[in-house]
Amino acid sequence: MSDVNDGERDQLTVPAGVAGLDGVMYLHGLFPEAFLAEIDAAREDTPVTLASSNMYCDRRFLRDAALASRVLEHLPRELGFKHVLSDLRFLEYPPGGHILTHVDGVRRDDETNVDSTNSFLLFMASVPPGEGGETEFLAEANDDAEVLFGGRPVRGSVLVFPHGVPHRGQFVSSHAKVLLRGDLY
Ligand SMILES: O=C(O)CCC(=O)C(=O)O
Ligand SMILES: [Fe+2]
Repeated sequence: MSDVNDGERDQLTVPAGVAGLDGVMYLHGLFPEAFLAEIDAAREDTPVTLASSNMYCDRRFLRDAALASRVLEHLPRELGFKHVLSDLRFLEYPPGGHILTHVDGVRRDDETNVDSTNSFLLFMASVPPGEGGETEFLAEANDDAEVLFGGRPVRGSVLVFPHGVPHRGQFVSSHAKVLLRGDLY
């Protein structure tokens, strides 16, 4: 990433050696455009559901074991993940959209009866620097806590993190933030 300045690189690289960021990864360039286009098509085929109360965002839920296992195939094998749960959802934040600080819940996979350990956010749209929409990881699960890392959405880049790391989605301005969210172990 030699063509980006330091401030922009800071939003693409998880700082090393920060205890609160153990296990948080922001991975780039793993998902080829042809696969992303297929995921876009799946999104368009999935109906929108109302958002929950802690967020301002449209959601589309799908259960797609084939798509889940293809997401897994694109993650580096050495990370050791074995399974992406088939329950997936698209999140689409309109201008002003956001999600408040929270930790993610563990989900039991109903095929394997194994609990998920990590969440992933695969960004389907890029948000330019300075336009909001970062996924921020915080030292504690409250909105006043220190922000340890803010990942700027880049199409095809994926955040993977342990469910228990507090995080939020910053307010989106005029650039829509669109992502595929799922759970894995
Ligand atoms: O949109 C984001 O940046 C975070 C989404 C999130 O935390 C979630 O769906 O659990
Ligand atoms: Fe979350």
